[in-house]
Amino acid sequence: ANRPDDPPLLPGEKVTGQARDVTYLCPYYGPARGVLTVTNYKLYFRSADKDTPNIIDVPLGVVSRIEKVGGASSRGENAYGIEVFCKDMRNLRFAHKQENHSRRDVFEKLQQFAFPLSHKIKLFAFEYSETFPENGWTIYEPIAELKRMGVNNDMWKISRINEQYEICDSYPAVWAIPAQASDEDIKAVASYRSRARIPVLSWIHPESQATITRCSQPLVGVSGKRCREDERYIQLIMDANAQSHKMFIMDARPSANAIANKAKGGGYESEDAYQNAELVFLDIHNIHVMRESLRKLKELCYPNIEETKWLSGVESTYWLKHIKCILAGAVRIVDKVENHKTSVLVHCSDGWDRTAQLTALPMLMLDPYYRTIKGFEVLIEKEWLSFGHKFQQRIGHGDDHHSDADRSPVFLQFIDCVWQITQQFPNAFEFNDYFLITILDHLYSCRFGTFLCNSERERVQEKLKEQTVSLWSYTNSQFDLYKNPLYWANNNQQRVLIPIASIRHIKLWKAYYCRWNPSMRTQV
Ligand SMILES: CCCC(=O)OC[C@@H](COP(=O)(O)O[C@@H]1[C@H](O)[C@H](OP(=O)(O)O)[C@@H](O)[C@H](O)[C@H]1O)OC(=O)CCC
Repeated sequence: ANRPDDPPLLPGEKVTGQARDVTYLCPYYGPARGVLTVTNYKLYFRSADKDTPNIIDVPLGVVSRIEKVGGASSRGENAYGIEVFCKDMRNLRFAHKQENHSRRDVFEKLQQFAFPLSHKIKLFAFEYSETFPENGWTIYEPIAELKRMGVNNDMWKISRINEQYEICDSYPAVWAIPAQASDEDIKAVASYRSRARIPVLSWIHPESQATITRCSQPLVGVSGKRCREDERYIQLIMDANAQSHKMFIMDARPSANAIANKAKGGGYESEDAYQNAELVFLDIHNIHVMRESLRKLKELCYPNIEETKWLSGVESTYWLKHIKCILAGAVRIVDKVENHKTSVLVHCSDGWDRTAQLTALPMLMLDPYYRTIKGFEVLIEKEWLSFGHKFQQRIGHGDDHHSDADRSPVFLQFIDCVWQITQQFPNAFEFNDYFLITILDHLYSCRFGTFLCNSERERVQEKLKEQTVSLWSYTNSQFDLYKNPLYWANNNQQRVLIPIASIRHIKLWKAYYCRWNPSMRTQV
């Protein structure tokens, strides 16, 4: 029964625990007494004073850690309670009355439903049963998208060799590869590329036929192993572009890391083995460096912003330097493909973090289709989800190992880079900031199936399309909320965007990183 203090419930959502007489210790407005409710989807606090009801509504997927504060003996005002640490730049502190023993039950319910996978409970996405006019799972269809880019053509063909994910379990079932490549070639190249992530087509230029292809590092190792089939395959990619007799291999990593990877059997293409390829290192750091950078940024931004140390504080997180590095790498790729009509092959170590950033951002700059709402949804489905960015591992959906070294804000960095480009080209995108923030909210929420699992193969295995709702069903049911009023559609004068990737033009996305601080909201 929906009691007066109960929160509004989504279809499939149910109240699992409730504690009355809890105090939310708001860092901005001070303590507020009220009722804390836990459902199978969210944590919901509603303050008692009717005139200014302070409501805290947190999807439990956003919770990274829950701690008990204070013990039975603690005497201080509000010293006994719970602290909730979140993945979206905020922490929540609640105080309980010792005598009514409500903390234990709430604490256990929070643990259970914030970390369902650690408690043998299903993620909420499998309970959620809301229906929408459009089925977001049909937005991205690989063959249709390849056709939109003009593939099959005389140089590129669609291959179904990975139909059962047998060649590469982290790649999609459908690929576009050079028309001349045989299945034997593919198998040989797969044995020479880390995790069998062979070079495949991401995007082809409608006029010049210059291409962006992606892969993982070659398994050169300390012995400097070569693979003739890999070398010939790269030559096929080069030959597929009649406009140029050379190509660039953009290795996202700092050269030191690329060299260090040789110690683990990895490495990079030597120029004597790949005659007509020029190798460029883009100096983007690994997932561990990025995780640490965001941790420092959160420390700086929440709950309050120390005025005196602000600029030096932001600089010492290195967050904006990393954003600049990624954008600069993407701009170099756009310059080669657009201005030099030269094909580019992008890789890093595994080819599912930095590589996804460096194919998706240039595609956004080069192709206005991806700057529409549906086109952007296709871009995320294709370059991030179907090509195996490990969302489950990087976000840790429903998992209580908050210190897992495989967690990292690589996709957040990508969305931040998209925001930077929208700031420099306010007319070029059909969508607004709120669309980007909504995507990030549901990266964590576990309300939709879209960002669950690590690969297309796993998503098929989990039957996500049949058993969960797509985020795009929800977003596309309220299109107008996400439209950019300044969008200049069909502006074919500006098909290609070249953002300025200098640190002076990079801004801190305060509307996201400082979103919980009321003082920042007014400034924004
Ligand atoms: C001497 C031992 C050599 C050694 O450990 O190689 C391992 C490398 C790890 O390689 P790195 O590239 O530094 O780091 C890797 C990348 O971040 C990769 O993402 P992406 O898809 O963007 O490639 C992640 O998937 C891997 O989990 C991570 O290990 O570690 C380093 O190179 C760190 C050097 C400072």
